[in-house]
Amino acid sequence: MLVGVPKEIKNHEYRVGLTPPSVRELTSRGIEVVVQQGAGEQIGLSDDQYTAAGATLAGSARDVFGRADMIVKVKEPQPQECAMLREGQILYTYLHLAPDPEQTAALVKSGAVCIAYETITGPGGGLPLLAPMSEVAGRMAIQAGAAHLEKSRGGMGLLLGGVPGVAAGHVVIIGAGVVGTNALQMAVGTGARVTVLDKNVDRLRQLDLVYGNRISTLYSNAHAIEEAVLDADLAIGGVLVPGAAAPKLVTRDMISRMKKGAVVVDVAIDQGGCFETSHPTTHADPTFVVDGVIHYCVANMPGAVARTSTFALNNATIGHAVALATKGWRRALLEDVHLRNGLNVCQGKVTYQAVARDLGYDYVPAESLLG
Ligand SMILES: NC(=O)C1=CN([C@@H]2O[C@H](COP(=O)(O)OP(=O)(O)OC[C@H]3O[C@@H](n4cnc5c(N)ncnc54)[C@H](O)[C@@H]3O)[C@@H](O)[C@H]2O)C=CC1
Ligand SMILES: CC(=O)C(=O)O
Ligand SMILES: [Mg+2]
Repeated sequence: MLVGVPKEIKNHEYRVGLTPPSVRELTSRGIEVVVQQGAGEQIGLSDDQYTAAGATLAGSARDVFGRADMIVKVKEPQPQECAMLREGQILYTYLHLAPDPEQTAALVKSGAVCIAYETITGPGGGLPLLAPMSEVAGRMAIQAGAAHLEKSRGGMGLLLGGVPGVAAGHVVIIGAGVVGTNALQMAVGTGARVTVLDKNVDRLRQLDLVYGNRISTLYSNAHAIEEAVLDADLAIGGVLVPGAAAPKLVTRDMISRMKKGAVVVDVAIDQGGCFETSHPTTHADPTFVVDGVIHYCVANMPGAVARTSTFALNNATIGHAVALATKGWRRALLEDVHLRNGLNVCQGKVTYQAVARDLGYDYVPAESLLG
């Protein structure tokens, strides 16, 4: 088995699929690893560190894709990467297929075995390979939002925490999962007034126990969302229905009635976004304005703090990478239902129900392809 790590090519994406310590986890088990030259250099991971960990170097992405049996990446493959995938090759990375019909069609056409980090489940519940990046993005959502509330960035000119004698800003967080909880932690730290909404009342109960009357919790429905966002200075979208396109919870009409110069940070944009007015942006040009409201919709927020993010991601991905590389995909998926839940596309079939439903493909259960 040869594991290949190409350099990421998405805009301002400096994360890398495997760190040198992760490479060592593989090479010490007899797995060969090839890394594209310079893949980690932007975050201080040199080619020398990779070769010291037992990897060989390749001069181009084409070389990595052409030779490797399994590709380990961070972001969804871009069109030129999809074109390099082949029948039976394993692709292990974030995919976010439900809002992305072009990528889905390209992966189906490739015949590759495509395992999405974001739908792999954990024995304790949750999505353990999404969680570390959601921690990063949730924390970043407050700093990105606070920065764009400044006048020079187009915002209304508001300091989230206020000062003595002047009221604090109001942060509204929709979705109280990993993104929401991490945003909440940072928002409370700034001194802002915070409202959190979720459909899961148990989740709101847990937050209430931790933060008491320092925050307001609201059951998420159209009425509560409307009231909260109309009063918000900063609104964060962190909802998720695993694997599916995000529900559009904040309508264009609500946006048009928000305060002028307010900011929305749609973290859920990688699943299509939960604000009707959102579309994906990049770190190079992160915002746009609709009806006087600044929209920050960067689909790879953790890429901005790529060193922290790469190590946090590798902590979560390396276990399954070792299983796939040492057992092969069929046995690894057969033996582990949680890893199997990550299989989204396999040899031309869509094997994740929500993706098949949202994009109009026949759903083929993973089990039926493993026997
Ligand atoms: N833009 C970026 O760079 C990044 C985006 N993300 C995305 O952020 C999103 C959230 O991820 P996590 O927090 O890890 O998910 P999570 O599963 O931990 O939390 C999602 C929460 O949304 C809630 N929810 C579902 N429907 C709702 C509704 N109608 N109203 C209110 N709440 C609702 C769920 O009950 C759950 O508590 C995902 O789409 C994820 O892919 C994550 C990391 C980076
Ligand atoms: C989860 C995701 O989309 C990211 O880390 O970029
Ligand atoms: Mg995409």
